[in-house]
Amino acid sequence: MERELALEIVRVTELAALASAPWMGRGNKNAADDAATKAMRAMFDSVSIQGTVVIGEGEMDEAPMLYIGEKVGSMNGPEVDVAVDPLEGTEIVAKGLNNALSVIAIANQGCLLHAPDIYMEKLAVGPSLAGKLSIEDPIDTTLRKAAEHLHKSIADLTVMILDRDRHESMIKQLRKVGVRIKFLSDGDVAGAMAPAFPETGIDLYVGSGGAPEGVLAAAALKCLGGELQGRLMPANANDYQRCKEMGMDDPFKVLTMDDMVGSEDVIFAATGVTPGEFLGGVRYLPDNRAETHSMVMRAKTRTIRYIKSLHYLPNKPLLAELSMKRR
Ligand SMILES: O=P(O)(O)OC[C@H]1O[C@](O)(COP(=O)(O)O)[C@@H](O)[C@@H]1O
Repeated sequence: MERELALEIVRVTELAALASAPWMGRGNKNAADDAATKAMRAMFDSVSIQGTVVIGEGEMDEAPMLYIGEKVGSMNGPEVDVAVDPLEGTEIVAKGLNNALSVIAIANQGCLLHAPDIYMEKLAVGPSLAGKLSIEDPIDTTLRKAAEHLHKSIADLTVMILDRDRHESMIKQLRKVGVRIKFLSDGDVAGAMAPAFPETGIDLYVGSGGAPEGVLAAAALKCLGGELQGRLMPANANDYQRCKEMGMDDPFKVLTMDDMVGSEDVIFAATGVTPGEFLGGVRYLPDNRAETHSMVMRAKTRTIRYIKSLHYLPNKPLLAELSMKRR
């Protein structure tokens, strides 16, 4: 893929973030998601790819756009797999909380795992722990190994996990071992990426979240030099069958980075919708301007670009059509 594609992709996440941000704190997650999805879909038409959505808004019969299998792009560029989450953290935006992102990952055709929309158990780390831990170890062993590699005491480790009842037993174990826990309300793409940014103070991300979000986070961590190990959690025979139909011989197998993102030729872009651990959110400024904070990275070079853009809103008519007017 041409490196210029990285900048084309970030324009798409920017517009999706700008479309959903007016819904921040208005208690309407579907409207926020809908605006982001429509903006992202419309912007894709100008991106020079022949893309196929492999992670998107749902199956063709569930989602009107950005559904799995949909073709996106201007159809005059490389054939690529596209993973999107136009608004990762719909509830976050509805409630006006932190860590909502608009995200896209693109890789050569056939290189992104087609993950069903079920839970995935995750263990994510930054570059200093990449390759050093195993999701198959008991959590206390993992934490002990992490502390050793980071030359920290266990009490100084900070672990991030989604605040969910299903994590009760894991949280008890974390408390017993004595680490700090930083709870996440939603948005585990940002959560899994956080350990790759030393300024977050987060050493590990653990627990279960969406499988599609796992693949998006794996793409980001490939660019960041971190690691995500995953294990799908089919809850019943139907889930198990869906995994099989998506080409997984053993749906319970540990998924490595290469299983989820089978190429170094991957681009990841994210724009903050609300403020987060490593990206600012959309900010409205005087004179009809809005500021966005994005990052775009390629695994090949591992360059991380932060892009702060000042948008002049009257020149973005699509936004006026898609989102409610600011009051
Ligand atoms: O809320 P659950 O069922 O625990 O699911 C966790 C998943 O939901 C999210 O927190 C938010 O997902 P949405 O943006 O689709 O609302 C994901 O980041 C995470 O993977």
